[in-house]
Amino acid sequence: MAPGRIIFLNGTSSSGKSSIARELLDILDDGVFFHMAVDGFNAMRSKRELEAEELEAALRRTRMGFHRSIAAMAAAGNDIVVDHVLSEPWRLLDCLTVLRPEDVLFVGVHCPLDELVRRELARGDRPPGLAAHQYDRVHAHDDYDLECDTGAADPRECAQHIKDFLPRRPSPTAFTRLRRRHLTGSQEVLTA
Ligand SMILES: Nc1ncnc2c1ncn2[C@@H]1O[C@H](COP(=O)(O)OP(=O)(O)OP(=O)(O)O)[C@@H](O)[C@H]1O
Repeated sequence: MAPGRIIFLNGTSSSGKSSIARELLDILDDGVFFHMAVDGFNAMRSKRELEAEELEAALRRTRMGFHRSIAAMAAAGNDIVVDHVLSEPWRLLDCLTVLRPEDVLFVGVHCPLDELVRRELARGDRPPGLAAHQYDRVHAHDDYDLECDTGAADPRECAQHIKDFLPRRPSPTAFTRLRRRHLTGSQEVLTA
């Protein structure tokens, strides 16, 4: 069975990832795509109050499970749109370890900081300052297949750009380049 394609959207909170993912599912007509968002996995966790250390461990397991669920869905032949915030280096390293790099179209979702702050305030369902905290962290690896600026384009335009680019995705992919740069030989074996 051919593995599914993975369109991996990475950006800060409020950068517009979920909006683009929704548009992508509307317009992608070649294949059957699933939107997998880290928010959705966080929402599955029980609501019991946890001590800081326990919460930290649970969050890490949630994200590791999320990464492996994407890999499992794609391995079964499903096409995936991933919506994630790579604000800690280990999150990208883990994705590089468990996802097939040649199947990933890595998309940087950018937005100017003043617009992020405006959106965060307007939506009111995110802690103030979250996007600013993530701003310098999420794109630190500095390599993508494709980038979009949601300060300049609406979600439908970004989605259309990604759809048009998908059949022309480069080889090697950004994930392949990043694996070579960041993973040791033994880690690379995992998805070889
Ligand atoms: N291109 C855009 N132009 C203007 N507003 C946008 C754009 N994209 C998203 N928004 C608005 O910004 C807010 C956040 O969008 P969205 O939920 O898609 O972001 P997100 O990156 O998925 O955030 P989070 O990671 O916090 O879930 C929403 O109110 C949305 O309507």
